[in-house]
Amino acid sequence: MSWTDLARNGRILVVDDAMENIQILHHALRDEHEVLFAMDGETALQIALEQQPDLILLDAVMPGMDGYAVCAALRGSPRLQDIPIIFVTALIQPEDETRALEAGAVDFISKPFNVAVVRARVRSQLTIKRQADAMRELSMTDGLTGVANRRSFNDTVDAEWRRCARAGMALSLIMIDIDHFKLYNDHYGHQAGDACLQQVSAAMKRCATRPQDLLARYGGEEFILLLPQEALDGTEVVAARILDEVRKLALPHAASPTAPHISVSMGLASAMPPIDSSDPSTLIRTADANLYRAKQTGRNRYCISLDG
Ligand SMILES: Nc1nc2c(ncn2[C@@H]2O[C@H](COP(=O)(O)OP(=O)(O)OP(=O)(O)O)[C@@H](O)[C@H]2O)c(=O)[nH]1
Repeated sequence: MSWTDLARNGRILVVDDAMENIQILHHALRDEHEVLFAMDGETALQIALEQQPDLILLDAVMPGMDGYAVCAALRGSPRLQDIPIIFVTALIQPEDETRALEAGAVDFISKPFNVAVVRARVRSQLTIKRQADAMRELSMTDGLTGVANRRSFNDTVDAEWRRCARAGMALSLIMIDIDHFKLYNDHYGHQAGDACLQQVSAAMKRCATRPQDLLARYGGEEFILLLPQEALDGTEVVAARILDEVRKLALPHAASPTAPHISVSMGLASAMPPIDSSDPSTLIRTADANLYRAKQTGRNRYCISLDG
């Protein structure tokens, strides 16, 4: 089994202050999983942040930061809170088990280990995690185009707004609307309209490829592109690229009074930087107003303005 396959079967972080326990668990799990380990709580949190394991096997009793404290720290971190934790401990009183579950663990394994039980419990928690990940992904994605949906955009724009405000970095938006899309549907049919939305969204996605960039379907034929850490000049570059990429798709639109091919209109808005006490709604309204101006002044273009 290759390293990539192992990761696909789940990356597990084993946290225990006794090397002997780490070795037993490593031996039990290494054929099916990628196994990482840490011998104290602080290192465990660091590795969890860097490596994003799919599951953590956590010793309850450790010197310094114990398992319960690690569990609380994991549950309090937005980036780590969805990682399932199985407590592994020699403590066998029911109140120990209750305490672990109340701290946020999903399961509890007693020492000494029964290797078959460890494997089975790990497998079952990984399956639940995978299903939860798939559901989360699905609930954040637009079914037709595969780009983020409006809910995902709303969550992300709020978080990015605060992040950019704290860091004193710009944040920009491009609101994008396909020109005369009603006429396109009327002329070519709804199925062709759906295929057009897929091709145009894929083309736009190619125009903004930084990890923090987010293209979302905002409404029927309306999209929004979030560009954190991007000022107005960079946003204009992206908008020009979108005009070009959509033009290069050369999707015939015989009914369009604007161009013989599918085109888009865009409204740009930048906060340089956002103000923490405020929220992104004004910026979204500004981008929308600029999109309206782009429509009014001939379509197949973008309009700009600044906003705080
Ligand atoms: N095929 C398809 N059409 C959709 C979808 N969602 C919205 N639409 C259509 O998009 C069209 C949007 O029309 P309008 O809002 O009038 O805008 P427009 O025709 O693009 O005109 P302008 O924006 O002024 O250029 C409507 O006909 C909707 O039915 C979809 O998922 N698939």
